[in-house]
Amino acid sequence: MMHTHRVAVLGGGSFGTVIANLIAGNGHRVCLWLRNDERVGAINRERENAEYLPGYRLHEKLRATTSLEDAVSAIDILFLAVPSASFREVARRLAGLLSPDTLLVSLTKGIEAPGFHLMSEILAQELPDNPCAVLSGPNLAGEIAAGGIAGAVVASRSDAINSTLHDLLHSERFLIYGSGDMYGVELGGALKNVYAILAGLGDALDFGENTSGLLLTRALSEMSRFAVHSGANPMTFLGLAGVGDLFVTCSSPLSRNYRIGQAIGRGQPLAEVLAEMDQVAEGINTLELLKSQAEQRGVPMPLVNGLYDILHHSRPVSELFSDMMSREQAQDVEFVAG
Ligand SMILES: NC(=O)C1=CN([C@@H]2O[C@H](COP(=O)(O)OP(=O)(O)OC[C@H]3O[C@@H](n4cnc5c(N)ncnc54)[C@H](OP(=O)(O)O)[C@@H]3O)[C@@H](O)[C@H]2O)C=CC1
Ligand SMILES: O=C(CO)COP(=O)(O)O
Repeated sequence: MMHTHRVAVLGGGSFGTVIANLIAGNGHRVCLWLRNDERVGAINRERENAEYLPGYRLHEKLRATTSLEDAVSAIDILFLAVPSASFREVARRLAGLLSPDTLLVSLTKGIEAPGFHLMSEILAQELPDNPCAVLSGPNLAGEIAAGGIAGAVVASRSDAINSTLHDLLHSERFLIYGSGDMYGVELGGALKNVYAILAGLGDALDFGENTSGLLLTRALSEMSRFAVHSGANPMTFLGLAGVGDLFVTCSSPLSRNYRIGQAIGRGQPLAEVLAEMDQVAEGINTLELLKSQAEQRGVPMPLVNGLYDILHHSRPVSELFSDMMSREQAQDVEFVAG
């Protein structure tokens, strides 16, 4: 007989809603926590989160609430799907509300400033008694909501946790793989957002397929180099949380980060693009953090530096390749042939 769990998902945006609904569809009771009263009422009444995923039918086992206490009462697994900028604030509010057995799972693909903290590190700092895991992979929320098949990696320090999460999430349309490289899996999800901006920019400027292939390969090399230098397993970057997610976000207008790049490539100023975004795109903040962290750690990242200069110092895109193509950089091939 299937073991049923009591689950809460914090953050009722596009990804939190999709994950909550997949779990409810697998037969578990799920409480989705949002901060907007009207939206909670509409979700419970209409079975739809119309602001984020119009037309996506929500399962009867999913209910929404604005009360954090209510959401997390008597649960054994808790997912966090709020943007990285709000992650610590939300994690702090959980202190004293959870049993130490409650498993925490981050869905967030970002990095906290200052300190360059990943979300699992924030959880370990704020809720040190609870076990934690992360989920990452090529998972555009809109496509999963439309019924597309997708796969993701769950990563933690324990096979038993990975196996619990596999059983909770796995279905015919959502394939779950396990990894012990929590840091690498989490870092892959955060870093690829930066390169998705670059790919969107290239799309707006009609880069050819060869150029896109060059950029994607160099991006994979660059992000793997940074991650491995920081202790991640290089093999992680050949999997779903590495090249899988990089590929999808660098090719799809469904990605918010890709769309930011497209808009900038069409000449829209960055501040205006950001002001128009009604959903989170983590890549802009990550870019800034990554650039300074790579400098501190002595990791060469010509694409990150090039994109930063384009966005923040109005450097022409045509100069992007000059650093990357310099003789030293072209010979600097450590993890991915390119
Ligand atoms: N969308 C996707 O395809 C995927 C997204 N992710 C990652 O998931 C994370 C969340 O993204 P996503 O769901 O897409 O983002 P959205 O912008 O769609 O939603 C963010 C949600 O977080 C809520 N929120 C923000 N700040 C707070 C806060 N302080 N307290 C409570 N709730 C808050 C927002 O509430 P409100 O509506 O009230 O503003 C909103 O419901 C990001 O790190 C993203 O990179 C990962 C995989 C796929
Ligand atoms: O992480 C994602 C897909 O895997 C979503 O990317 P965006 O945040 O750019 O929409």
